[in-house]
Amino acid sequence: MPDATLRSGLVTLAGRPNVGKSTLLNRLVGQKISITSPRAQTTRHRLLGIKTTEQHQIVYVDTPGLHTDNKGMMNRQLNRVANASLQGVDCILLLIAASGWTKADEYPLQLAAGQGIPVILVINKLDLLKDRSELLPLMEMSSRKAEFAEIVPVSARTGANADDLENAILKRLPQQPFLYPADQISDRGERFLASELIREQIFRGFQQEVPYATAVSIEQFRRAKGALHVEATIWVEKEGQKPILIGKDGQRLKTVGSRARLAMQKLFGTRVHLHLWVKVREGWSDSERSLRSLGYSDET
Ligand SMILES: Nc1nc2c(ncn2[C@@H]2O[C@H](COP(=O)(O)OP(=O)(O)OP(=O)(O)O)[C@@H](O)[C@H]2O)c(=O)[nH]1
Repeated sequence: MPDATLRSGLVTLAGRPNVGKSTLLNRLVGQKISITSPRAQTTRHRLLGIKTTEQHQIVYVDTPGLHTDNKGMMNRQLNRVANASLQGVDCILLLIAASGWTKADEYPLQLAAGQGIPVILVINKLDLLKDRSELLPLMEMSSRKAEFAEIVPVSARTGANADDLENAILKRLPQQPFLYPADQISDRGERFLASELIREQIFRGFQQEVPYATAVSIEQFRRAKGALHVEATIWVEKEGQKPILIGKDGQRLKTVGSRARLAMQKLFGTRVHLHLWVKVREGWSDSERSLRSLGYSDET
């Protein structure tokens, strides 16, 4: 007989680019699953982060930031993924920053509020608010914008109020058996997570267009002699981006590699050997075939 005391469900994190969705997902799950960077649109995939306790299982859905710029096949694809992730879930977390509503928050609000699903407004980056007295007027003003199930201020970075948020979410989960095995923390395999950790370092380490012109594919991923051996290709769009990524005497690529390697060791709990190559695939972000082969088109 199914256990009637169990609750589980799907919870989508939605919001404009850079508002802190991936940081919050990692905080709520208690593990680094989704990569983060100070740059908008770091997240390109739909990704599940699963938090299981004895009685509850919350399946968080991280999505690319919703934005109104629909130019370019990559942008359209990111919006499609984010859009589809708002449907058929039990609860939506709509994130804004504590600095207040911006124009870029309106589109995600419109989409989230139009689903007929409870929306919890999460006011993130509370730690950046110098004057806490600004919070109450922001919450009042927000409550007039839409019918939110709850409004919860948090800091994804410090973890402040993360427990309150979890409690607000738990109230909205249906009574049903767990959706995933209790020990599973993501729907993505280790190869995918490895490629994301490399992409994260590129987003953190490079300026301007280079991160957006980059994709990563894993060529080899095997365990041998007590270590994990990973070989990966970093794809760029133009010949001229290659030397930028590699740097003088290969120094910049080395930095990407050693930081990604350390992050992998932490995530996988084992020694990692990482080899990186940089190759050119012209116009990959605007070619449907290339997007598909790099894993960007199969997840809506
Ligand atoms: N100070 C502060 N910074 C935060 C907080 N949450 C996230 N950030 C920072 O905001 C930036 C963006 O965070 P992400 O989690 O990558 O944002 P995202 O919404 O997933 O971004 P996209 O990939 O564009 O969708 C990073 O530099 C984070 O460290 C917070 O609570 N406080």
